[in-house]
Amino acid sequence: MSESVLKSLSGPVVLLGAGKMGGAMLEGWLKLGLPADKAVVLDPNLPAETAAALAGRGVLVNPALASLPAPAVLLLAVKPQVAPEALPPVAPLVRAGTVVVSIMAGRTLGTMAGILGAQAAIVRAIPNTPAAIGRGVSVAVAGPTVTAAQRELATALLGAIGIVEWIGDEALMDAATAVSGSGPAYAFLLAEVLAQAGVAAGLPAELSARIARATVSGAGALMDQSDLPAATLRQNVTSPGGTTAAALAVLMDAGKGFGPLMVEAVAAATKRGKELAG
Ligand SMILES: NC(=O)c1ccc[n+]([C@@H]2O[C@H](COP(=O)([O-])OP(=O)(O)OC[C@H]3O[C@@H](n4cnc5c(N)ncnc54)[C@H](OP(=O)(O)O)[C@@H]3O)[C@@H](O)[C@H]2O)c1
Ligand code: PRO
Repeated sequence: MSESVLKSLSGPVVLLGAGKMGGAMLEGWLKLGLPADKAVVLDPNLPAETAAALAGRGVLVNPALASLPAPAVLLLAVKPQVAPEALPPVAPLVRAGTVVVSIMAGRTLGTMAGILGAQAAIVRAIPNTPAAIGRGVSVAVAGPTVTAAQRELATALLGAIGIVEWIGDEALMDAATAVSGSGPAYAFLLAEVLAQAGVAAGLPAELSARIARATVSGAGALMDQSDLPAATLRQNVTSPGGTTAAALAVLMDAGKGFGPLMVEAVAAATKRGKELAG
């Protein structure tokens, strides 16, 4: 479904901000069949070699805005902090039929409608970086003017880079951002600190880094391929009275273990999302 939608768009996909997340999404779409000549990148500070590589593949890079046909999709992938300067220049691109997909953390549908116009069809979404390998998670909420067909288009676009979860209540977006948007960083941090803990326990640093990284990614892959709940997979590692049980007694401490620490971390990220709303 995604593939045919991407090949039959009524106009270009315009990407505002071709950084880590926007760039990963564009790559996913190009891989899935978005014709390169239907992709437009607007990013004034793009490194020359990145711009040349995109242009070499047929992507239109930083064209004059007035020369562009009505976009089918405008993806807002700049940092939330630069939205007040970055969005007004692209507001004239938004026509009837254009679906605006914002992936900016914190920035609300209301704020974006205030800049792009009350009639703009805006989807606010939070993807995550495993999108780069088609394994992203996107949580999305549609603004009041988004039609069923536009929502389907947004589903296809976000579905091209992973799974999509629609929510009806925008107030949940900051918490979703804290869990799935930021979540990959928590998993990578786990690999980092596990490696450091291995060194503290006497392992050579490079060996510790290799086995910690492979363990975190292997556990993720096992969870991916299993139907068992995460708790059961954890229990399957935990021999009664064994080594894992000793470690988990520390990590699952009700007062200072992983659980309360993660609650605190997700609350901090959620709070920051609300601050970024502006
Ligand atoms: N990274 C993630 O995991 C993730 C996940 C979900 C959502 N997001 C959201 O995605 C957005 C981008 O995040 P990111 O991590 O991809 O950041 P990033 O790598 O910094 O990408 C933003 C890009 O926008 C460019 N830019 C700055 N001002 C611009 C302007 N006026 N017009 C066009 N482009 C401009 C930046 O250039 P300079 O570097 O020169 O400023 C950069 O290339 C943020 O709003 C973030 O909340 C990110
Ligand atoms: N990266 C963005 C941030 O750190 C949004 C979620 C992941 O703000």
